[in-house]
Amino acid sequence: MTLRVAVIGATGRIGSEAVKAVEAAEDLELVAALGRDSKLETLVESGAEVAVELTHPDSVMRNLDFCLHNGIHVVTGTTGWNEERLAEVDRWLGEAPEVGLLIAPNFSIGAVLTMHFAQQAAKYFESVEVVELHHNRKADAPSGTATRTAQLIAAARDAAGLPRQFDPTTHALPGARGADVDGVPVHAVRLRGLLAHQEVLFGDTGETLTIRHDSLHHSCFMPGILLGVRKVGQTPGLTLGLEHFLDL
Ligand SMILES: NC(=O)C1=CN([C@@H]2O[C@H](COP(=O)(O)OP(=O)(O)OC[C@H]3O[C@@H](n4cnc5c(N)ncnc54)[C@H](OP(=O)(O)O)[C@@H]3O)[C@@H](O)[C@H]2O)C=CC1
Ligand SMILES: O=C(O)C1=N[C@H](C(=O)O)C[C@H](O)C1
Repeated sequence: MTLRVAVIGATGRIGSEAVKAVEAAEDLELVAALGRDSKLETLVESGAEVAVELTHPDSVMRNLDFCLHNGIHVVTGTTGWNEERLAEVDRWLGEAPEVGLLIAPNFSIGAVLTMHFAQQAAKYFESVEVVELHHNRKADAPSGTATRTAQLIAAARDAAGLPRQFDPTTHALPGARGADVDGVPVHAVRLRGLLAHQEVLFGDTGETLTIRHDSLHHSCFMPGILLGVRKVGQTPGLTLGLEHFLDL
């Protein structure tokens, strides 16, 4: 039995790669590939069991609303998440308790491990900042991965009883110290030629630790997407982060 899969955002940088990955997987069947102008009803007509949603922060909520209320499990990597949006999808999932939704800030194993290692390191260092670097077509800043990394670091610092970092800056141009994500500064670089890169910099007396990850091609996201597609239907409700489907 093959699993019937649709890709929403099939013409995009990652979506087009996801189409090829699903087509190449023997246990999956690509039943629909939707672009910006496609009708969401196609998902129901095609009998999709799982939708891979890789579009834009402006369209992800509409797509999830449709899928979850039509009993279609979703794996999404689209960015732009905040507390209000997460609360809204949680409410939709409450209305469709049998449906699974995976929101993965990053599907690449290296990025997931970066977040994991950063959480482990967080309680040992007084200072921490995150620098993310992406291609210059990206809509959101800081990246979903950097935001999630900073949130996880902040939670680990809080759990260890570490105080918020002291920043003595009194004179600065707007943005010079980055975005403040739960007390962790996050800096975003946009540059033609890059794909997706991140450094987590830790510092304490006489030493620094840098954890760096580089995505060099969209193929790095495919094993994570396929894992999510295979697992999401057996995991009703919201799963935030691919790490929950990995044996870390
Ligand atoms: N979690 C992860 O591991 C990863 C997540 N991402 C995220 O995935 C998302 C897509 O990235 P990327 O592929 O680079 O983006 P692209 O702009 O290359 O592709 C976006 C896709 O969504 C469609 N789209 C764009 N805007 C809308 C809209 N308003 N309504 C409906 N469809 C729309 C586009 O259609 P059209 O071509 O017609 O514009 C295209 O098919 C981003 O949020 C990005 O951050 C990316 C890589 C990895
Ligand atoms: O837009 C991208 O390209 C990426 N988006 C995701 C993010 O915002 O973290 C994942 C990866 O960094 C690529």
